[in-house]
Amino acid sequence: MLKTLQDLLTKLKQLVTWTYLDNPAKTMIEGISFSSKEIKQNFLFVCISGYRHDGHDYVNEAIHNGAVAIVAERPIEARVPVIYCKDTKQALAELAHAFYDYPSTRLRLHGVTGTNGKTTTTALAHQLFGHIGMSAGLIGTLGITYCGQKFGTPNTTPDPLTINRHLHAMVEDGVTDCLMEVSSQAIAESRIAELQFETTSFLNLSHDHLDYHGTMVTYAYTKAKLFAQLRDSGCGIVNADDSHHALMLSMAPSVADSFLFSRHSTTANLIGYQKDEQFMLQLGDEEAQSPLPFYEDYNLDNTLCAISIVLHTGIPLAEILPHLKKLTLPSGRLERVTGINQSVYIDYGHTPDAIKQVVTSLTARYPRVLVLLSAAGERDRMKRSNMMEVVVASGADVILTVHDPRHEHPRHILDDLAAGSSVELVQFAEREPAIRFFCDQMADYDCGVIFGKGHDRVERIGDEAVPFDEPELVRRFLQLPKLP
Ligand SMILES: CC(=O)N[C@H]1[C@@H](OP(=O)(O)OP(=O)(O)OC[C@H]2O[C@@H](n3ccc(=O)[nH]c3=O)[C@H](O)[C@@H]2O)O[C@H](CO)[C@@H](O)[C@@H]1O[C@H](C)C(=O)N[C@@H](C)C(=O)N[C@H](CCC(=O)O)C(=O)O
Ligand SMILES: Nc1ncnc2c1ncn2[C@@H]1O[C@H](COP(=O)(O)OP(=O)(O)OP(=O)(O)O)[C@@H](O)[C@H]1O
Repeated sequence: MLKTLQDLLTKLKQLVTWTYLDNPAKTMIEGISFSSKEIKQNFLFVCISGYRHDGHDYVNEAIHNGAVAIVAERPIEARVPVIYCKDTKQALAELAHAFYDYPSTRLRLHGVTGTNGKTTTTALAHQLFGHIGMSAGLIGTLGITYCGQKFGTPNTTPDPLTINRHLHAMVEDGVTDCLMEVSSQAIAESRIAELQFETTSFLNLSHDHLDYHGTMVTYAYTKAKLFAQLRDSGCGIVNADDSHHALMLSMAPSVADSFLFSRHSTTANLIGYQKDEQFMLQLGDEEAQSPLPFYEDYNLDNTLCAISIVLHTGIPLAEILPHLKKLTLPSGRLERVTGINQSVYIDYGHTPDAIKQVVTSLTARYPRVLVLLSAAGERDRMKRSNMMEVVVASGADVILTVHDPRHEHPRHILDDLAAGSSVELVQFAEREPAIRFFCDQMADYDCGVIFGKGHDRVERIGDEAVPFDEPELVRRFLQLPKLP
């Protein structure tokens, strides 16, 4: 990509002032970065003030590496032009969208938000598009996927340069639809600013990330802002069974369409529920049924949302129907450990509602369920005791441990979890011995579930990321003789 500095500056909506500009119409910008380490010759450096560092402190390094202009939000000394904006995170999103030729306007972008189920829903919609023969892309926790290529990302919703670079490549490769997980942090940090969505979907809202958003009201309002980025011709898709759905739709442009899916409401546009191992569907006057893709009600919510997204692109329900039975859950989402006789599941549940949904569905299917419950270090403390409470309420037996303690003391995490129970519990400050003990107990249970890590294959301890293969550990420990 190549743009003149002038081209890009005219796209900045919150431009305040600049120091001097040396013929911006002739200054060619070959790339943009917010990391001084990644700046190359003829790049534009955008200073972002982060949690650990402040990009404004790295301007000299950026210039040394080839930056020909700087975008900043506080006064800096530099021997290249400095462009001042009110908010450099917003500016970064504006620049990224313009630099990559507004790629969100050149395909159908489908944003999915909600406390739980984003990865699952986007993966299910991606599978449906694939089965139908359409070329779709996917951006989310499990990485970026399109046209047989896969790229890793550190975030659920990446930074705006990464998003727009891949959307541009998708357009070039003929991708028509892109599914994108949208986290509330990404909305708050303007990572998705400027993107135009063909559909925005809302799954549910429950306790999470209150360390970041402070209150549930702010958390809900932040998520709802996604709906303000719908195209006029777009559609806001919401789960009518979650009371926050009206807030989401209230933020959509008045000319945009709305579409409600539900397992309970009789007035929703798409209704789906399970009956005798069948998935019963009703779309207006049209009734249909398919073998049940999943037993869990929450996964039927995710499926209904995925169907709603595909329906919006003009694909009829009859064309979607034969593919529902082929759907599979993404890695680490109620994933049954293979190669063993016992029913042991690995699940990424890390919110009270996710854990409640999973444990409720397992206790309904299996008489004796054993839960290995854990919480991560340096993440929302307030939810830990609630996570414990929902397991206690389910009647399942529970062992406690931690995952990804980072710099937090495991004792601290365990105490927070244990506060949700009135009885003494078996607790392990390290995860591997906890899994060993859990496996030793499995002979007395019909089913076991290990919460926390899901697809993740590293443990974050201090500043280290240590390889950690949970399914492999389960297989190994279940084959060993029981500990004395
Ligand atoms: C807490 C948080 O949001 N951190 C994000 C943030 O990192 P940071 O604030 O630590 O960045 P920093 O290291 O302080 O650096 C600040 C600036 O200085 C620059 N810098 C720094 C050093 C240097 O030598 N030169 C230089 O230019 C950096 O490039 C950066 O622009 O900016 C990074 C780049 O965009 C993000 O990758 C990173 O997300 C981390 C990985 C993260 O985990 N974020 C969480 C909160 C998050 O976003 N989670 C949601 C999912 C939630 C869910 O669904 O459950 C998500 O969307 O992933
Ligand atoms: N619709 C749902 N409602 C409640 N819980 C759900 C739902 N879908 C999935 N879950 C639970 O949440 C866990 C994470 O699912 P998923 O990765 O799809 O959600 P997510 O919103 O992408 O989470 P994250 O943003 O943290 O990656 C699952 O392993 C399951 O425990």
